[in-house]
Amino acid sequence: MTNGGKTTLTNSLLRALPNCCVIHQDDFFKPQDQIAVGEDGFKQWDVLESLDMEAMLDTVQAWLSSPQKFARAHGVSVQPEASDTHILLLEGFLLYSYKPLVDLYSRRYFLTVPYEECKWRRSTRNYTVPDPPGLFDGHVWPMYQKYRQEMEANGVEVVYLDGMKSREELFREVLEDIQNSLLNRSQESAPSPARPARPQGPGRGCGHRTARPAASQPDSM
Ligand SMILES: Nc1ncnc2c1ncn2[C@@H]1O[C@H](COP(=O)(O)OP(=O)(O)O)[C@@H](O)[C@H]1O
Ligand SMILES: O=C(O)c1ccc[n+]([C@@H]2O[C@H](COP(=O)([O-])O)[C@@H](O)[C@H]2O)c1
Repeated sequence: MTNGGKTTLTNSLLRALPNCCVIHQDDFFKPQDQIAVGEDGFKQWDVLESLDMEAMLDTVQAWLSSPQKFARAHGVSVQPEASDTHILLLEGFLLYSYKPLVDLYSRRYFLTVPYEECKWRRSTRNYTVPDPPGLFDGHVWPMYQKYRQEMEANGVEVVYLDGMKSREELFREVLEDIQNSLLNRSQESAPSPARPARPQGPGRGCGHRTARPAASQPDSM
């Protein structure tokens, strides 16, 4: 949700994860003159139609087709020791309402804060287009409720995060979850133990798993 702490968390993850790129949904707002004005008199910024989601999807697909090239083009230097692991973070307030993207994520997180906190945090923000008086209660909050209800009704599974926790706690929680998810993926892509066992040399099969295993497929979330 707006002001849940998405950008703050994303920036911390970006610094901590190897070969990690980010796409911000806010970068895909349509120009102001293309934003509809509702019956309520407010410009309808908080609806999916105000975002160029096709362009955002194209950007995700550019990453999927070559994470290495995408990383280089965005100034992310690929770490040789983790060169098989690539992670794409998508950060935004309407990520789970656009069908073509919904099934592409490997993990979906949803940061929430109570109404009063959200309204307060929002009042401290300076958007490129400042909120007119009454926008939060008249448009932002009702649209948040509408899209969230639709998402839940459509059975989109998300990991809810309590945005009232400290920045550090949220960062640790999500970082750990992503690292576990990478570990599980590397185990899934490892040779099946059901196959006939090959003779093992000294030390094989008893090594410690590293926190950041190489994944054979790019990971997005
Ligand atoms: N865990 C947190 N606890 C308290 N304040 C936070 C936390 N995370 C972010 N904030 C503050 O809330 C405001 C919105 O954060 P931001 O990350 O920009 O949210 P979003 O990207 O979801 O709109 C900022 O003032 C930020 O410093
Ligand atoms: O970034 C912009 O150009 C912009 C212009 C007008 C409005 N916004 C607001 O940006 C909000 C989403 O961003 P965020 O960081 O609060 O999740 C959304 O609630 C919009 O009302 C953003």
